[in-house]
Amino acid sequence: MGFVTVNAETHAGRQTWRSLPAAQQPEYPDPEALREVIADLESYPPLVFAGECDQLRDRLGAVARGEAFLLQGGDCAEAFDQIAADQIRNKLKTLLQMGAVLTYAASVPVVKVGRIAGQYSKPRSKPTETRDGVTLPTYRGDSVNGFEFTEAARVPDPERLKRLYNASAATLNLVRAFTTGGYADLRQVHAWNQDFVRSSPSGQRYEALAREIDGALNFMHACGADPEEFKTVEFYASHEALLLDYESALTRVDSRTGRLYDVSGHMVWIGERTRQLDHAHIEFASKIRNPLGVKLGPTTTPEEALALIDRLDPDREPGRLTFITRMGAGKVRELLPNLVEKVTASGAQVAWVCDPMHGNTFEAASGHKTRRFDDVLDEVKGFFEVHHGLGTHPGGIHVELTGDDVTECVGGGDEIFVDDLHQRYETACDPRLNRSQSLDLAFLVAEMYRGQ
Ligand SMILES: O=C[C@H](O)[C@H](O)COP(=O)(O)O
Ligand SMILES: C=C(OP(=O)(O)O)C(=O)O
Repeated sequence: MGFVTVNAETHAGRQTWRSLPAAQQPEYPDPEALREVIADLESYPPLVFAGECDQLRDRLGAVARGEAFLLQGGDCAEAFDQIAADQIRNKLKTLLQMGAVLTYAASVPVVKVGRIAGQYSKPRSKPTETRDGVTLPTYRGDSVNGFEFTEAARVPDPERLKRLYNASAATLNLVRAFTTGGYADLRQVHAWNQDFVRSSPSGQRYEALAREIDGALNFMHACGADPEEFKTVEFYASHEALLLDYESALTRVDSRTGRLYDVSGHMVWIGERTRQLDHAHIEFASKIRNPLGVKLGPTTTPEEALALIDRLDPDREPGRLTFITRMGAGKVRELLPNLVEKVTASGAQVAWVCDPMHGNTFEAASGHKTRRFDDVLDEVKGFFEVHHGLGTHPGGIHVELTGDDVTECVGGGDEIFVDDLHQRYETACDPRLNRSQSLDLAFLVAEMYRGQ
């Protein structure tokens, strides 16, 4: 199975978005330089294969049918200087630990998808940033420009798209090694969770759940069970399909089916700022076979949600479309029910996933963007309450997190206070849950799942 060279018709299919308005695109100073980079990218090998994307779509179909749970998490924005092995390992380790807890508590498969190996571009609320009277283009992620507040760094550079590709390839390579080479063994992951329960201030509240998992694993061991499924784990890569020049350069025809796949990652999503129905991002997404996510914020109407389904999932294929709702803790209980009711009444089977981060951001007095762990948790609680009330499936969570002990979000078991934020605030854009907060969230969501 592979990808065939692109014929004229297919090339056209990959480019129809170019005739439509495309929000959040970099303004490159030299169009010819961009064209040369695109030509190079079009010659590079795929980062993922179509068959893997199809497998993920099948897994997400189980989520849409209420038979599985999606755990999607990782950096707000990956950075070229943050792909050291230990940084990748810590992120993966945290997601695996969260997945193990959720699998046991929910008693359904947990589909693990990283915001990883491609999440290097960011939509921004403002095109410029001003500091001390100096105004420069805003930072849009390492794949576009530099984080440093200098004129030179902030100029969009198309060569960064090649670094995006290479950093994604290197990260994906290591993730594949970790997840298939024994590092992800379930028994090892459980041992990490036991360490967390023993060492974290809130650990004792999870001791009962950790003990139950321990008992289940010991029972399996006593029966002589040593299944292959314990030793490796399915893990997928996802990112926001924001830079359409990059995504279309990595869109290839699958030789098995003749269909187009964006082989920059297994799953891509369209963000809240670029999901306009008659704009380029939705047009691009409608042309590719990958499983898709779409972020839905508090202004989303049921009519928009239904129109997005018609555009992106005309064949009503469970697993093709995931709605990632990011309403805000104070709005989710009021705004989500109408959306879910109208979409469910239409007969469409989408996967519903909660992003409890993007509706809960605020600026601390120190100037740091941050989020309260309690708000994050409350939005997930509201998401579960809404679906439980409607008899629909709370299909998953989509979390900005890191496996490192950063101080970016306040609260959590290892209480972080607003005055602590400066201590280890490392995110390039939005504040992430740190390792302890992420595991806290997993155990608390597990309790929600069991309580429903
Ligand atoms: O992650 C989402 C957006 O890129 C981010 O929230 C935008 O941040 P801004 O409002 O500081 O531009
Ligand atoms: C930009 C993001 O979110 P949203 O589009 O929901 O603001 C994101 O998830 O990185």
